[in-house]
Amino acid sequence: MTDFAGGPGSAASAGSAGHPEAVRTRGLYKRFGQQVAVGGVDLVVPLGSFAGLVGPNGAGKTTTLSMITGLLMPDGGSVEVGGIDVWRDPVAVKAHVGVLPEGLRLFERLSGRELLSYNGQIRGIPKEEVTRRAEELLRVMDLADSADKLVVDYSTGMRKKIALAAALLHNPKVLFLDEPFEGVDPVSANTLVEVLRRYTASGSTVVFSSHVMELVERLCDWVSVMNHGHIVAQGTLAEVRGDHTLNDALLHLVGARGNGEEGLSWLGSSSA
Ligand SMILES: Nc1ncnc2c1ncn2[C@@H]1O[C@H](COP(=O)(O)OP(=O)(O)OP(=O)(O)O)[C@@H](O)[C@H]1O
Repeated sequence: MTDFAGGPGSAASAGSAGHPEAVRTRGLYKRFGQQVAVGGVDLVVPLGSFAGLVGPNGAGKTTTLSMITGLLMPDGGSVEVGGIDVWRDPVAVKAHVGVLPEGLRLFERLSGRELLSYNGQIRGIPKEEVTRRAEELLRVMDLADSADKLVVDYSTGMRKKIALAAALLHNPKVLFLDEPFEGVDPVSANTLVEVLRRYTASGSTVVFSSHVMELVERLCDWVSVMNHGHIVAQGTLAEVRGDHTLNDALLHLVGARGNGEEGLSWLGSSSA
């Protein structure tokens, strides 16, 4: 039995703060040549949280999420999602997780509707149920009018929405989203937020990476901050930001670099 079985409030696997956990990594490590991208990360996400993974460019967020979701093999450490070891039992884990990866490689020559249908079928969901869920998702995501358009012709925001619909179709218990709001207009972002809020309200867990601190602050009840391949702060939103805004707390935690004050004297000057 996985930790998901007990739902929110299950005492199946009490974390360090007394929460059952949706995600736990221990000493997660990845190196690309000489570059240590993730240097021993202990990430914890309590069950039922809306969790944000934040940090500057190159901090290791995408690499961490890729190892947690079974897309990139770690060089060391372990990952559990719902109490299942991702790299020992990848098939079991994949039934419980939905992923919106960075880069969004989709089946471009399928229509939105076909993409959802195909996703449902490879997940082994009965055809009528796939159709029912797909039509509902298309409607909620404001994609019903574009359902028969090829994905290659979708805009950035439409691609994010159809990818989120595909990630939700099998009703996963944990959803991982890498920069879900990047390039998404405010109207589409609002749709995504509403869907995700509804999803977590039912006890499911969302983990997403973002550079938009206002959004993380508005949505998340749990935050993990990465810098240089390490977790530098982790806890409830209130614990991580203290008396500051999350943006100020992040700048403090990662050390504001202030590179802009010197140099570039030529920029904007009238001399050639
Ligand atoms: N396939 C790869 N080959 C070589 N280096 C890589 C590879 N993927 C990531 N890296 C390096 O690992 C480090 C962490 O990258 P990662 O993409 O995980 O950071 P990130 O926090 O997601 O950054 P961003 O916010 O810019 O998306 C960076 O220094 C990056 O250059």
